[in-house]
Amino acid sequence: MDLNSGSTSPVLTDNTRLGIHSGLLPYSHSGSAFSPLFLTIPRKRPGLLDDVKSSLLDTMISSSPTHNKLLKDANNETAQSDADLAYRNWMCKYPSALASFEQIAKSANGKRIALFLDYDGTLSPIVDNPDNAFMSNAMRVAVRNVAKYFPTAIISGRSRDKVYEFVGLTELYYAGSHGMDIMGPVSPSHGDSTNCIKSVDKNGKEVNLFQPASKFLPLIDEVHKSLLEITKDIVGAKVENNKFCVSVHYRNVDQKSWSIVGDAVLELLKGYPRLRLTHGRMVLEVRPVLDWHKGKAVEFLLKSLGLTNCDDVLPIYVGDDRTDEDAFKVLREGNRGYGILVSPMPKESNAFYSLRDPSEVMEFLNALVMWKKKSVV
Ligand SMILES: O=P(O)(O)OC[C@H]1O[C@H](O[C@H]2O[C@H](CO)[C@@H](O)[C@H](O)[C@H]2O)[C@H](O)[C@@H](O)[C@@H]1O
Repeated sequence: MDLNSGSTSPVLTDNTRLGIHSGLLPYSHSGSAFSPLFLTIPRKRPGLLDDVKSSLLDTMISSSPTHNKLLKDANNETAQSDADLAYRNWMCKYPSALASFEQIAKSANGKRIALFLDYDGTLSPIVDNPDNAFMSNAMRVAVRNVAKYFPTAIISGRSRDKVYEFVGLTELYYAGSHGMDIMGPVSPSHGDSTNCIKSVDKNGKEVNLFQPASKFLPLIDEVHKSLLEITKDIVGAKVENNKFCVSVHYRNVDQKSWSIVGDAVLELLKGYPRLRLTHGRMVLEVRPVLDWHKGKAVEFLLKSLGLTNCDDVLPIYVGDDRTDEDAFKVLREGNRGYGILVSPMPKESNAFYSLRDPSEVMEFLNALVMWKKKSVV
């Protein structure tokens, strides 16, 4: 299978930044400033790749505010109170899910909640070494409790195995690789049967494995090896194989060298028109050109659980990153359920509510359990 041929090169970026019309995109997430977007650029057009490279660097810098501004501001009281004020103003648009709990509970009355949780930055704090992003035991207990009452799935950019290793709970559904690797319930109505295979989970229970990007596996493995090679001399760079996508972390790279990371990845991707580049929290992510994302994974899981087209279902999705915006958008546009953005600083989102950090996420999960326990007595 030759997935590398083609006369164009897919290169990441946010079309609003480069001012490129979304009609040029192989597919478009209309109207969202947050969805990961990518471009198909004629490979031989001189100068254009340079523009994309400098845009990528801008994006890497602007999407890493904690690295630049907040650290500098930490000891500055005025800056701190300005930041608090800005956060409070922002919460008028994205109210705290804790402060608004009664309202959420009211709309959940008589409905079945389906819970979707991101992992990094939502259930575990962001740390420098991605291999050490452990969740606390208290959080594990909270997730286990909530899963007793509501169907619960974790949807992560990590590989499904890795996120299971971190969470270690068998009572949940897991979707890895940004939803491109879903282990969900066996259901006659899961829609796309072509990419579904029957499997068994850690409990020996029959499950459905949905892997819409399975044909990209050899390509992802190949690009993973190349990424290891081209970043091996960049101090602090780390490449993580997430099975159907690959992460290139630059959190521990000196900011002066971020352009070296970005340029190297873009140069490599010129040869891979079937792959695209997106970015998250100090990470570049190489993934298949495929119209599939966390929002589609939510829809797929709801369908597998028999919870679509039901007025009595309230999906809640909690996440912190750009890739979670696809899920927030699906819920917002479908006018069903709530997205909850986890963020310690103001940012535009398709979510309805906000939580400041994983400790507030845990409080929210515990509140859901308490509310449910009370309502079943
Ligand atoms: O969808 P998620 O579960 O949020 O996964 C997204 C990425 O999360 C991880 O990277 C992020 O967390 C790391 C650990 O705290 C941090 O060091 C890194 O800077 C963050 O970007 C994970 O390592 C990536 O592979 C995921 O794609």
